[in-house]
Amino acid sequence: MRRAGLIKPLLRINNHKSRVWKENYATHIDTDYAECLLDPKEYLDFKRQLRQISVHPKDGHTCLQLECRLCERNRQPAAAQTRGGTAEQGLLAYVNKRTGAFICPNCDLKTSLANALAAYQVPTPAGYQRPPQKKPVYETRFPNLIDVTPEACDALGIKGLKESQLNAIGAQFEPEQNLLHFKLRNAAQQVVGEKVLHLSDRHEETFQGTTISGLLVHGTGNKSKAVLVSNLIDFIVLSSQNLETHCIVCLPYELKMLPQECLPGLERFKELVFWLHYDSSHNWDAARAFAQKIDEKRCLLIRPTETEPAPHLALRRRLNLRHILLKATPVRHKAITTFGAMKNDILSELQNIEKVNGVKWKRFPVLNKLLKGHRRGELTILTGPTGSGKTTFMSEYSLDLAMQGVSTLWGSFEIRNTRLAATLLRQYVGYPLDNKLQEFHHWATEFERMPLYFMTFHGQQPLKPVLEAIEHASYVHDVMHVIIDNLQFMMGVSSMRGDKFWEQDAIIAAFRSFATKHNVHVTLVMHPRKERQEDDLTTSSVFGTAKATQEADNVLIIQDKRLTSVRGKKYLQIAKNRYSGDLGIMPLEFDKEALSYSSQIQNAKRRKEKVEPATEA
Ligand SMILES: Nc1ncnc2c1ncn2[C@@H]1O[C@H](COP(=O)(O)OP(=O)(O)OP(=O)(O)O)[C@@H](O)[C@H]1O
Repeated sequence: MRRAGLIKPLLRINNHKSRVWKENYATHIDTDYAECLLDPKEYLDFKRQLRQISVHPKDGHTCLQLECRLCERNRQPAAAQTRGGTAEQGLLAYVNKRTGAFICPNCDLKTSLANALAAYQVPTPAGYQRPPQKKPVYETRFPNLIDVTPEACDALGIKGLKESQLNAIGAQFEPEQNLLHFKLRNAAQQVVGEKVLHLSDRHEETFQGTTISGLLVHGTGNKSKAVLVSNLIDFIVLSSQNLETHCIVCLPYELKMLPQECLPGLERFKELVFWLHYDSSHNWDAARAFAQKIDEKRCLLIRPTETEPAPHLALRRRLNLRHILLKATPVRHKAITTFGAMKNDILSELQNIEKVNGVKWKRFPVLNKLLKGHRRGELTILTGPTGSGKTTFMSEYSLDLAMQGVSTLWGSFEIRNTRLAATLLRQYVGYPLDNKLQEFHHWATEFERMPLYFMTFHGQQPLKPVLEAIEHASYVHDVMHVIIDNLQFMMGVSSMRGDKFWEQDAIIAAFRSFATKHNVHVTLVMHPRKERQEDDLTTSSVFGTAKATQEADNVLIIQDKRLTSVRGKKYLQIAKNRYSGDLGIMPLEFDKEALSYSSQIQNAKRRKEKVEPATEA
């Protein structure tokens, strides 16, 4: 299996309300699986092999569904398969059509296509070892569960809800911790995790075993439609409506991520309606991102407006839930559309303009004033003189967003990942740890929970493998922000003909279309042309032709006047801002201790020094 530029994942997935710490991807995982990219040739080989042994997989929405030949319990020799007949359907396995991941929910197995292939070859290759088998046995963290009590039901504050309804949808109550508990099941209906709702403050936690394939589904197996909700309150509200046509599915990690391991559990639905509660700016586009993952053709969306809010808000406002459900519209507009078809989209954006503006920086209020926020699907260019702090600034800029849940992938071709991660950690902590090593484990454990991923490419890289790795990461890890530092490292190695400006334009165009198509924010760090130090850099200072700054939505330039005048300052210039048009500058005072440009951190330090003047060394 060809390995992409392996994305070294931080294997902790933690969203602010739920903490899922997965030590590894699955019980039986071959070490290469984690970040393998599907090799189309291998995929075609696999399908050809299946045909040769008369195994006919079902081509599902996101996965091939086929009998698992790795399951002990499926030990029907190939001959037992009546040719074209309806041999007893064995236990199903799923091959993800985007990543090639081979997932069997019955024996909790996840491996690469290459490893699974051997189990389907006839005769079985000499020396082939069937992976160790075990049924997914999930040990609950809540042993003292009881039926939901009337008091617990009342604590939810959902008008008209009875505890019998909660018990009927699989809820249980944990009296000591005062929480409602739901089991998460995989595509084979095996319990693989649990999701709890703390009645005291309504926060949710998700716990899964070694796979992250669990979903919470209410409804009979014969329903081919489902409503996808993002939290347990909405799940309870809709499940208690007993909708005749739809199952209700609660996403396991709210709007933070939708693991590919969950996709087999959604294969049986022909129609999926996203009815989400957007509780923060960084997940405003979650439905569109998830729809791309689960096959947009079967996805409808209820766009949040005052008259069509999230289910629990609609119930509170006595709105007709069934009526709202009927108004769901396709996620993707057809090639040709009309204002009427977009009207609800526009109204929804106008009524949620703060979320549409994107994620606000906590460390750079001036950026919020000018750029309004950080939005998915945009292309940003950052340039500045050599050694001016582009990487350092982008490190803190991306850290600020990741701390708010923006899943981020770094492509650091210039400095090593370890040095970049050390810079990020220092900016996160606010001071160097080299003489406080006893604090390292604490901070590293905190830091690891952030959705930060690093490509393992280093030095000159052709465009193709980089784009493949980014595409894979945006699918598997729901990445929202990609940083390429810096673009010049992709020059001169691509198989493109033409001069270096033509080559750079082609690279810029590729990232532009990626950002738009996958709705991912791409930030390109670029060197400026060689210019005289005393001249201000401008948008035309960006290396290459004007295409880069024409294609970009935002152009940020670090100007360093300290080099050319006594009172010169260093500042960040917003030289282009397509979204709101505001241009301007943000002073960059550097705090060497924290490697930080944040005015918030500088002010906090000054306040602290006023209160506790630095003791004499
Ligand atoms: N404003 C500043 N004042 C002093 N030192 C700084 C400042 N900004 C960054 N540095 C330090 O300068 C060094 C270079 O910073 P950085 O690598 O971010 O610059 P760069 O613009 O990315 O460099 P290059 O052009 O090589 O990519 C780092 O050690 C960083 O800590």
